[in-house]
Amino acid sequence: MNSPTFAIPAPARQAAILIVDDAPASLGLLHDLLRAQGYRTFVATSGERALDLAERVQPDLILLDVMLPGLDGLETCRRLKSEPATADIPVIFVSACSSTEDIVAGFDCGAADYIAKPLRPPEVCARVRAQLRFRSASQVDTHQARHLRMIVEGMDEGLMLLGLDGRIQYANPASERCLGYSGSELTGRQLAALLAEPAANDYAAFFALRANGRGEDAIQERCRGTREVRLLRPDGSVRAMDLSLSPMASGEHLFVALLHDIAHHKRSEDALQRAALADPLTGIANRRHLDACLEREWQRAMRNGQPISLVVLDVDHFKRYNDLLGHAAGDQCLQAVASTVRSQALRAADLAARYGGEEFVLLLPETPYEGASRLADALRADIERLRVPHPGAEGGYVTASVGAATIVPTQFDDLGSLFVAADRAMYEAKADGRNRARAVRAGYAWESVQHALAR
Ligand SMILES: Nc1nc2c(ncn2[C@@H]2O[C@H](COP(=O)(O)OP(=O)(O)OP(=O)(O)O)[C@@H](O)[C@H]2O)c(=O)[nH]1
Repeated sequence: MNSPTFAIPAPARQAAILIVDDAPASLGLLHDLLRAQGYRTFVATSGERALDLAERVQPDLILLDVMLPGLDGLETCRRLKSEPATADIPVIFVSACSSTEDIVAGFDCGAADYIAKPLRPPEVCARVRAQLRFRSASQVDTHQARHLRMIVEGMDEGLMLLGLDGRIQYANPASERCLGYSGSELTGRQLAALLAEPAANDYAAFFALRANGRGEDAIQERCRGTREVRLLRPDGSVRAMDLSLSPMASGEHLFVALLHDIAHHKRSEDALQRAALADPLTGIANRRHLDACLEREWQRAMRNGQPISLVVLDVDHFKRYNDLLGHAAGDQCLQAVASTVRSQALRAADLAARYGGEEFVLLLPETPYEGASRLADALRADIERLRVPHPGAEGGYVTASVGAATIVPTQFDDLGSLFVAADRAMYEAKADGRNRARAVRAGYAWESVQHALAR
């Protein structure tokens, strides 16, 4: 990418030059010479007057005689350089004192050039032009630097400069906000010390290798470019951000680290993830979510030898309900049933899900047969208690049939058998007249015991 260029407005005026000399002859000569070149000129015959004029008219260049009454040229130059308002104005000494010591003394007090008298007009003009060119170039640099500083300080992205050892040398205000530290607290800190694992380890290893002039492909791979990291803030909070690390192009042995806030991406990603796992009509878990949790809990129950229960609920005569009251009323009814099912998912690991049309499931890890059986009946009673009018039902209200199955899974069981058992229990409840709850035990362990008892 090309480096940005900044348009500097061309000066609307010719360069202004302040001539400081107490000798009328050389003052007149310089004045006429520079006027003839098209410059605007100001004159002062003492150091004090020169300081005053320089501050007020801000000339682009000062031609300063060394030998002046009162404040001499060297002291005048020192004072000009010590005042912020005049420090950047280039000074050329013009003097008959042209020994090496004089010239060195002139440069040592801040002069940009030294012209020896007697004056040679073409040389004076060439030196004046050269200084004005330098000044204009340095003004462009200053202007660009100011622009860049404004951009870097106003950025929403955090920008930091790091040494080869991974220590922060500069942090812009956005990085201070991201990291929760002030700029001075950040300077000198290791970037890795501000990150949570596993990134902290990777970046520490990356910079340790860089400092030794080595690089390892795997670590380089993980640390160069953009990577999601978690920042450790001083208040103990953790903030996810994208971190981009790249070496400074100009071979200055610096790295540029950019911090990009991904909180809003994270929020929408989380929302998308939640949406993908939720049933859109009722807001409870969908079948996909239930299947994933069931698989996980099944494995856990098998490892720990714990029971796991599944409760299946099916709304009675729901087709009739829809036919008599319409699909929209049917949807509302399902929402009411869903929140009742959810209200029975009391423990953190319990999960209420809509499994299909008017079928709901409760997953109950670490729940034995007795608990599942009690809960199945409580759920049935809760639905009845909703007293949702159902013109096609015997009792006049919506009811549900509930089946529960409990298993202590072993390697001889498969997850589907738990579902089949709960479904069968639910259909038995339907067959027994609906608005019933049935609970069963299932699985190899239970069947083995039954078998042994029967013998
Ligand atoms: N309103 C509405 N109805 C649905 C939805 N999903 C499934 N259904 C309806 O639920 C009804 C289920 O009916 P069936 O499976 O025949 O069973 P039922 O009428 O409940 O009878 P039993 O289960 O034997 O008591 C069908 O009419 C489906 O159209 C839904 O999201 N909204």
